[in-house]
This record gives sequence, C-alpha cells and structure tokens, in this order.
Amino acid sequence: MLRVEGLNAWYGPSHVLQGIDLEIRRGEIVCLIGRNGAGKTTTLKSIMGLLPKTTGSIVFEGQEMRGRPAHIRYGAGLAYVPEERRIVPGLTVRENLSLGLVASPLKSRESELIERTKRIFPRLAERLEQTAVTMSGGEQQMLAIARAMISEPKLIMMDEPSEGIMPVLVDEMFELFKAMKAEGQTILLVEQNVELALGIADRAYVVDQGVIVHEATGAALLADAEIQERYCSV
Ligand SMILES: Nc1ncnc2c1ncn2[C@@H]1O[C@H](COP(=O)(O)OP(=O)(O)OP(=O)(O)O)[C@@H](O)[C@H]1O
Repeated sequence: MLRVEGLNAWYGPSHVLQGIDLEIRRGEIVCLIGRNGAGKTTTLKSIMGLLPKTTGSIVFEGQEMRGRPAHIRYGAGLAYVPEERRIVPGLTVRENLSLGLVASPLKSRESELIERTKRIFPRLAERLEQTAVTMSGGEQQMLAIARAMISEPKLIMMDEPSEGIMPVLVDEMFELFKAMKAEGQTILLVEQNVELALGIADRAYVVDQGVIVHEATGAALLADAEIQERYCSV
C-alpha cells in the first residue's frame, strides 16, 4: 500500500530525515519506535505532505505522492492524527465528526458514516451531543481518531495517541486499534508506549537519527530487550 524510499526531510537547514525506507501492506498495523527526536513525527508529517522540503519517494497505492500537496494525499486515502489533537472544543462530538467530512465526496453518506463510527467507537456513541471540551483527554483523543476515520482513509497515521491519557483509556484505545484492524483498517502508529504498541503491531521499524536502524515483527521486537534498550530507552 505504501512504499517510502530514501526519504529525506529538512527543517530549515537542519537535515532531519536522512534516507528513511519503509513499507506498509494492506491491513497491517505498523509501528515506528525510537527515542525522542529520532524523527518519527517528521516521518509521518513528510508522508502526509506537511513539510516544505523533502526528497525521495513516497508511493501510495501505486501513485507517487512526494511533491504533492497534503489535500491531494488526503484525497488519495491518507489520514494523519497529530499528537496535539485538533478537535474543536466548543463543538459537540457529532459536529466534530461532521468536520471530518467537510469538502469530502462522502458528505452525502454522513448519517451512515456516523452510524459506523458509533459502532467502532461506543464511548463516543454515548456522547454524540456532548461538547468536546467536557470530555476527558482520552475521549478527546478518540474523537480525533474517529474524525480522521470517518472519511474512510485507506491508511491512518497516528502520532502518540496514548500520550497523556489515563491508563484505563489507553488499554481501551489499544483494543480500539485491534477492532479497527479487524475491520480491515491499515494503521501506521508512532508510540512511546512500546510494549503496548509492539503487542498489537504486525511489524515495527526502529528509527534513530533520521534513519531506520532495525525492522522486525512486533513480537520479535517485543522479545528483543537489547534493541529496545539501545534505541528506545529515554
Ligand atoms: N519545527 C521544527 N523545527 C526545527 N526542528 C525540528 C522541528 N520539529 C522537529 N525538529 C527536530 O527534528 C528532529 C526530529 O524530531 P521529531 O519530532 O520527528 O522526533 P520524534 O522521533 O517524533 O520525537 P518525539 O517523540 O520527541 O516527538 C529533532 O531533532 C527535533 O528537534
């Protein structure tokens, strides 16, 4: 579904990604792990088209995306949930979900898509008319994910979704990712919560100083204390 080759990215003069290679197959959960500052967020932003300067190749569903604006990539089926959830606090859950369909060709299917969202995200189903700001951080994060999911992206990329969320909701969120996968959703996940992430990942890549230094199945990496110690300890 996605093949990234030789991806380089810069912030001004700072050369952050130095040749990232990775691949995601349909239906997989793939996890990117690595220390703070390794380049995980930059990788997601580069794939989504949010950085001004990148080189290399990002082929998604057979189409070269590099150099194309973010809205074209979105239209092709890429979605990105940033670490800072950008939900609209003063709107209800339902209104926030509707925002995910603004300018989407799927707008005419809104009620059907909201029903589907309610099935996948039961916690939101109970709160559709609640103002987003009155929900817990974890519920707001689920809303941000649901809003990205409502437009039926082929690949959803999530940056540290469990950050700052109470443990019971983190567990629920990881159950949610499994349910999304069971529905056929392909997921690229950046997570500091390495054990939980590797527990659900089909495969994982370790990023260090802007390059991929290791690739393995989630289970193999989970059992590899040495790699985890070397590249993931803070
Ligand atoms: N807007 C920016 N301007 C300049 N440098 C940046 C910017 N954003 C990130 N960087 C730098 O790019 C490098 C990679 O950052 P990135 O956010 O991709 O890392 P990360 O692996 O996602 O880490 P974290 O877990 O801390 O978010 C870091 O050295 C960081 O300081």
